Amino acid sequence: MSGSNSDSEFGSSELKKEPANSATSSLPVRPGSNKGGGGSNNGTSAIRVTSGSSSLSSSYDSYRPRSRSSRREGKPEVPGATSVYGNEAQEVPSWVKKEKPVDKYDKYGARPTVNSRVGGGEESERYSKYISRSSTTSTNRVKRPYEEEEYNSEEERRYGSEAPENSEAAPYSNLDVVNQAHDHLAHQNREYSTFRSHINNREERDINSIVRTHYNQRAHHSKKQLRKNSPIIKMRNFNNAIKYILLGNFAKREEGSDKPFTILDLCCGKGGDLNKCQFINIEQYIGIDISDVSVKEAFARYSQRRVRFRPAHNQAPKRDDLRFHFEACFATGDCFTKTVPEMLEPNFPGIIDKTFPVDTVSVQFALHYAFETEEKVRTFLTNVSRSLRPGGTFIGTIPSSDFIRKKIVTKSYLPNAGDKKRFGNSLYSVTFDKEPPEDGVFRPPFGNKYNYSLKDAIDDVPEYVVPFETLRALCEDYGMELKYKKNFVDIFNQEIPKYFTRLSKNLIEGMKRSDGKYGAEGEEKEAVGFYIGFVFEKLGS
Ligand SMILES: C[S@@+](CC[C@H](N)C(=O)[O-])C[C@H]1O[C@@H](n2cnc3c(N)ncnc32)[C@H](O)[C@@H]1O
Repeated sequence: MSGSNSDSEFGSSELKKEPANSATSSLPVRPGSNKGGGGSNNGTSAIRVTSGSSSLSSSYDSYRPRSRSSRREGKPEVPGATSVYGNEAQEVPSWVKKEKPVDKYDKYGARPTVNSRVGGGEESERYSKYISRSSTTSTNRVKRPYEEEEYNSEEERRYGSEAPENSEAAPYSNLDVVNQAHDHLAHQNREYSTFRSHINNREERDINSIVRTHYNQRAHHSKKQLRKNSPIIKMRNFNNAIKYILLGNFAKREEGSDKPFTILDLCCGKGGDLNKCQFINIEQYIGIDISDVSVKEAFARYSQRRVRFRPAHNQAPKRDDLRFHFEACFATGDCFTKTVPEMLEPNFPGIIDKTFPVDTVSVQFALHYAFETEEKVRTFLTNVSRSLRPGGTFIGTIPSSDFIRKKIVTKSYLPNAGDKKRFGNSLYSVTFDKEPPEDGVFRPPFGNKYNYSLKDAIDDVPEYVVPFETLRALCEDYGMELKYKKNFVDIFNQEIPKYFTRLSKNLIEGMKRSDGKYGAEGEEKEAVGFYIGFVFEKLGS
C-alpha cells in the first residue's frame, strides 16, 4: 500500500454537506492525467485570450492587469512594473502601444504562421543568462476572438479526430471548429474507450518526443470520451481534490499588495486546474505545456467558460457562475530547457515586465519528467524561482521517492515482468529501466528512469525518480525553502474536513467509497499513495 498514510478516511456522517461551490460545479475537472499526444516542434507557440473584440489592440488590453479587478478600480496602471526577469524586456511594453493589426493575425483560428529562429539570434541571446546553452526557438502566433457561444454540456463542444500515430501536430488547426455541431446524445451513449497510446519506435525517441506524442494523443482521445465513465474516475476526483487543497491552502495573493493575484501553471496540460484557479479567485493565469494539443484544449476550455458579457464601462463584472473571472494566456514550450521569457515574450511582448513576479508557480504531476538530467531540473527551478515574488509559493505534486524506496527495499515486485523489476497493481505500474539499488536510494539522483502506466491515463511513459532530498537541496540553492510535504492520502485525511463543504457535490460524491465514507480505497488507494504534494516558499523580501 501507499507510503505513509494513516487510515482514517473521512466519514460521511462527520460533516453536513452544503450545496456545491459554484466555482467548481460546472465543467468537469481532470485529475493528474491531463494528457495529449503527438507534438510539433521543440519551440514555443502561444494563445492569447482576448476580451471579446476582434481587434489586436483589445487583445493586448486583456492582459492589462491592474485595470480589471473591481478592488483595483480607479488605481492607475503601472506600465513599468519591476520584474525578476530583469531588464531584458522592453522598457515600454509593446502591448501598451496599440499597434495596428498586421496581416498575420487576420486568419483567426486557421493554421498559424510559424516563425523559426535558430539559436544565436537576437531573441535567444536576450535571455541567454537564464540558460546555459543557446536555444532554438520557434513561435506560433495565433489570435482568436473569444467565444460568445454557450454550450449545453461539456460534450457538446467537443471536436476533432484522433491524433494520428506519430502525429507531429498541426498546431491549433482545430480552433476554428470548436463550435461545430455535435450529437452529444449519441456521444453519451457511446461506450467508454480506455486510452492506449500508439507510439512507434519508442526506443529511438527522446523523452520529450515520447511525452509530447503521448499527451497529444491523450488530449485527442479524451475529447471523445465521457469523463465520468473513466475506470479511474474516483482517482481523478481524488487527485483533483488534493490539488484544490494544495492551491487553496498555499496559493495566496500578496498581503497588502494591489497587484493581481497571478498563477503560473508550468506543464499545465489541458487546463485541468483552471477550475481550481477560479476556486481560489485568482486574477491572472499563465499556462505553458510542451503538448500543443493539450494547450489548445486548455485554451478552448478557458474561452468557453470565460465571462460572457463584459460589464459596461466601470461596472463590476457580473458574477456569472459558469465563467472564469480571470485573464489567461497559454503557450507551448519546453519548461525544462527554455526560460519563461523565451517561451512567453515572443508571443506576449512585455508580459514579463507587466505580470511577473507571480504569486504562485504550480507544477502538477510533471516535475518527474525533468529529472532526466540535473541541467533540466536547474533550468526548471530557475524558471520557478525567478518567476516568484518573495513569499510566493512553488506548489507541486510528484511521485514519492519514499514510496518507491519502500517498494524496492521490501521487494514488493510483481511477477511476469521478465528480467525487469516492476511494482504496482491492476491500475498502475512502475517498471524500472535498470536494476534498482537494493537500498532504494538512487545515486546519482538524476536519470533514474522507470516506465509508468496508469489505466486510462498514462501508457508506459518514461519518468524519472525525484529523490525528494535532492529536490529540497536544489530548491534551497534557488532561494526556496520547504514549507510542506505530505503523501496524498495524508493530505486528504487531514484537510478534507475543511474542504468537504467547499468542493463541488460532483467531486465529493465522486470519491464515495464502498463503506459510505469518502476517500480512496483498495487498489486506488495504493495508486494515489504513490504521490506527494509539496510547497516551497521563495525567500527574500
Ligand atoms: C500528467 S500531465 C499533468 C497536467 C496538469 N499539470 C494537470 O495536473 O492536470 C503532465 C504534463 O506535463 C507536460 N510536460 C511534460 N514535459 C514537459 C516539458 N518539458 N515542458 C512542458 N510541459 C511538459 C505534459 O505535456 C503533460 O501535459
